[in-house]
Amino acid sequence: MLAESETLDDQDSTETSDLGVVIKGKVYPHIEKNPLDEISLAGFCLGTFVGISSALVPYSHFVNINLYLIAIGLFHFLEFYVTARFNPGKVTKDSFLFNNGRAYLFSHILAIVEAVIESTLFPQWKSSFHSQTNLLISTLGLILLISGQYVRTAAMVTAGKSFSHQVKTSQNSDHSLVTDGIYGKLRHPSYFGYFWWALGTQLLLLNPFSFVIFAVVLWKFFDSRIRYEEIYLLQFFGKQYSDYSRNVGVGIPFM
Ligand SMILES: C[S@@+](CC[C@H](N)C(=O)[O-])C[C@H]1O[C@@H](n2cnc3c(N)ncnc32)[C@H](O)[C@@H]1O
Repeated sequence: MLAESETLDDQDSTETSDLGVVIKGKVYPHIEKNPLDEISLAGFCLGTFVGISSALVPYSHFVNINLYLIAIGLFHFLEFYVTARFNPGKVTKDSFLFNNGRAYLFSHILAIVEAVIESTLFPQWKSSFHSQTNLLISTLGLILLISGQYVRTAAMVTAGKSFSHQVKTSQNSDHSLVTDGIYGKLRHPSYFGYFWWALGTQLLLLNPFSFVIFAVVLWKFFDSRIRYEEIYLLQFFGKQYSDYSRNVGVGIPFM
């Protein structure tokens, strides 16, 4: 048990704000925005999902679907984990990005339905080993998926406290312009990473229809999101941001 003086010391140095809970100078997540029962259940469900998808690999007719499901599980895990680790003041149960909008849910259901239908109707055609072209496409998909995830995670780590899953329309005191690391090579690396990750999943699944839908929907989404986000970044950082945006590209075609 703590001595009375230690308890009082702790209370004296505890501060709660929108930027997390600060105890003795260290930032901790808001407990009320991170109910431990929900967080532990979400972690358990994600682990089970990835575990079952991996365990079923030897029994799968189309292993690429298992890899795709594992990639989705890892993506949602990393969204929460990296936020909790590098931006603890802003982590909430929503950081898992399970509620990522209807378009997100619909597009992944579409991808699974297409993959299942095509692999049932054309089991030989829907295989990485059917032809050199299939092998090339699915390998390219896997490379894009892994590199996309890497770039997105690197962006979240590099931006740290300046990263937020929602676009900020007013500037927090801990929000500074990030131009180093991966932000020195790409202007919106987390969007770049997600864009190529998602297209990679459809190449991996050898899904021609969903690939086109993903490309069009994601391109439109990120184009309008970047335009919107940059209105506020210009307000927050002025000339510093306009100089940065002139020199560093987005890395998504025609943006
Ligand atoms: C979901 S994060 C995405 C960040 C960035 N667009 C990317 O793709 O890596 C959105 C928040 O990041 C902030 N942001 C975007 N670029 C930034 C930068 N270079 N430095 C600091 N904050 C940035 C925006 O103000 C917004 O609130």
